[in-house]
Order: sequence, then structure tokens, then C-alpha cells
Amino acid sequence: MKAYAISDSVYCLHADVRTNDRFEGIWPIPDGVSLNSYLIRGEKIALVDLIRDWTDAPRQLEEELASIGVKFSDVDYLILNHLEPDHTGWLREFRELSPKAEIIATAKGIKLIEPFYKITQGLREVKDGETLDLGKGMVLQFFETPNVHWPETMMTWEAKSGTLFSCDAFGSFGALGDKVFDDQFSAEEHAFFEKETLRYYANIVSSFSMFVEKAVQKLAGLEIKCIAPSHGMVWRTNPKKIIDLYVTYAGYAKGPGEKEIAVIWGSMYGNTKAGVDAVIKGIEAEGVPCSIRRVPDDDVSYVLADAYKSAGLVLAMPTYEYAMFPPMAYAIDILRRKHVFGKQVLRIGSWGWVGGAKKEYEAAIEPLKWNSLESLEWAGHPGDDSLAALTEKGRELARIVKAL
Ligand SMILES: Cc1cc2nc3c(=O)[nH]c(=O)nc-3n(C[C@H](O)[C@H](O)[C@H](O)COP(=O)(O)O)c2cc1C
Repeated sequence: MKAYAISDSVYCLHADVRTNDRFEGIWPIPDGVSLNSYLIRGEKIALVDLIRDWTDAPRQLEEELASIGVKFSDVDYLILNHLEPDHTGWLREFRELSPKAEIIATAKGIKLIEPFYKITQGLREVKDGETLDLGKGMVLQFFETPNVHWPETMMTWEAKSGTLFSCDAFGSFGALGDKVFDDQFSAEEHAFFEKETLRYYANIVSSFSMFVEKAVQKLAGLEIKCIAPSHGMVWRTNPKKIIDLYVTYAGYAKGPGEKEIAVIWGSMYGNTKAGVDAVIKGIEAEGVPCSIRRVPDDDVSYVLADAYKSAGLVLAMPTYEYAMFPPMAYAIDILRRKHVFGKQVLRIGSWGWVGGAKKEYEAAIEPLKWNSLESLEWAGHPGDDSLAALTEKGRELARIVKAL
């Protein structure tokens, strides 16, 4: 692993983590994730963002620093844009290797260092707009961007190379391998990362969409030549692309989203599934694209990404012990927690003797401000009449979505 030069004084370092562990303990990362740090060299040396001790991330970081002749003990300043442990988990070890390094964060960030890492010395808090001169014309400027994604978050700006070290903003899942820059990836790889960026956004950032918009507005005056996030690729050729994607994703939080329908279904014995197939027939007849996810087989991470992006939802579940099929109850709870608001929604499902899913469902979606079509339920397997009605419901939902 080596460091990648953004300019003659700014380098990207990245640890690729490939693991069966989940990100934040919830979100699967089958294609890994990169933990990006950056090194800025003036007379003094600054390291922006750290890593956690995850797989062999510390070894990777050490190797990359060595590739440009730097040791941890050479670092004068460690800039912590964000205190989440994926960027700071290795802080105590770093401090032992680099006792002279001053640790820099916002006031709220500094307050988090003692409880998480029991470090109280060598800390410096910086204010919004404050600068740090590294010498040789390299000056860092700090901008508070609260709640993108924790309250203490800031971004760091280096004007000479026009690089914004944006931490979690503009990030993505997916390990990078031996390329880091946007112009090094093929169209196919970009398509993969775009999906992983949406999933990262929906899983990690969506609840803070309002703050993403505020941060983008706040930094609009900077002449950004390079977006250097803490996960995912570095955008040196087309930084506007990732900024625009994030603005689009932030917009989904206000609805309606893309003119697509996310079909999310669960079924024990196929009775609800038969109804789902009939609804999909109707959606397809109207020519509206739809994604299909089964719970619990498809992880809620992917369910959330599809639902967050789509203007329409179909939620299909049987009654289970007088309530919703449990994996669907969990999925809906995640949609609520992640602010999947303002959708056009059709709920369908089968029951055996008295039902019960409807009551729990209606209470669960109340805070979500969804526009619900009339639900369609049936006993046992759907008969021809129910199947025809379900196909018509699919068409109705698709027409509503098309008309948005
Ligand atoms: C574990 C279990 C719990 C169920 N609980 C209820 C219930 O509380 N009320 C009801 O009307 N039907 C209940 N049923 C019946 C199912 O809702 C019914 O069989 C339905 O057709 C299943 O649809 P599916 O094949 O899509 O899973 C239950 C079935 C199972 C297996």
C-alpha cells in the first residue's frame, strides 16, 4: 500500500477494510470500506482523520506513511474532523507513537476525547473559520459542519490544492484497492460505487439530510478542486459529481424521490408472495421501474437504500401472531428511524383467521407522513378476484408515482 499524491504536499492514505463485521455493527459491507486519512506537509506535518484498529488498518496506514518517508512520530498535528470511532478508534495507540502531536477538533469534538479515549493533554480546540499555518504556504482552515454526521463534525480546507477534507460527507461504502481517484475508476466501477454511495447515504447520513444541505450551502464559496472524504474515492477530476449526488440524496428526505417503486415483501408460505407478483404485474404494465427486496433475506441496509430513493413503496406482509410479520415490522421501524418520509405507499398481505397486521402497521406508519392507498388484504391464498384487484392496485400506485 502506498500514499497517493493529491498535490506535491497533500497525500491520500487509505486502509481498505474487508471483513464480515458490519459497519456501525448494523450495515453489511460485503465489498469492504475504506478508512481514508490525509497527510499535509508544510514545515509541519498534519494528519487529517485516523482509523480504528480494524482488520490490519494500522499496518496499512503505517506502510503508506512510510512510502512518503513519514513515521507516526513525525506528525505534528492530528486533525479529527469527526470523533466517530471508525476515524478515532486507534487514537490511544497513535498518541503513544506520536506523543508530540497536537490533537485538533471542534470544542464539541475535544469534549468527546476524554470520555472515549481518556486523553486530556495535547488537545487544541478550533473555532469555525480558524486557520492553522503549517508553513511553506500550507494553511488549513476549519469549518464546523454540525451533524454531518455527529454534532462535533467539521471539515478541513486546504486552499493551495483546493482540497476539502469532508469526513463522512461525500463518502461511500466499498474498498478502493489500488486506486483512489475518481478518474482512475471505470464506468462500471463508478456504477458500483454510486450504488454503494446511495446505500451509505441512506444508512448513515439520511437522518441528517437537512444538515448536509446546510453544509453544502455554507461551503459553496470555496473553489473546490478536490473532495477528499473519509470513506470512498477521492474526487479530483469531477468533485461536482459527488456534491450533486449528495444534494440529490438529501433532497429525497423531503420526498418524493425517484419515479420508481420499491417492493418490499415477506412471506412464510407464499400466499402474500402470490399477491406481490400480481402487484408487480400491474406496476410493470405502467412501465414504472421497480426494485424487489424480500425480508429478512435481503438485509435491511439494502431495503432502506431502495425505499429511501423511491417515490413509491409496496409493503407486503402476512399477519403473524395478530401483528405484522416480524421482519417487516423491523424494516418499517428502520424506515421510520431513517426519516423515509413522504412516500406513496400500498400495503398488502394475507391472513388466516382474523388478521392483525393492519392495526400494527397503521400505528407504525403514523409518524411517516406517507400517502397510503387503501390496503388490500385477503384470507389464505389470493383468488382470481383478489389477484385482479392486486394488479389494478399496482397500476394505480404506478400511475400516482408517474404523475408526481
Ligand atoms: C406463526 C404463524 C402465526 C400466524 N398468526 C396469525 C394471526 O395471528 N392471525 C391470522 O389471521 N393468521 C395468522 N397466521 C396465518 C397466516 O397469516 C396465513 O397463513 C397467511 O396466509 C400466511 O401468508 P404467507 O404465506 O404469505 O406467509 C399465522 C400463521 C403462522 C404460520
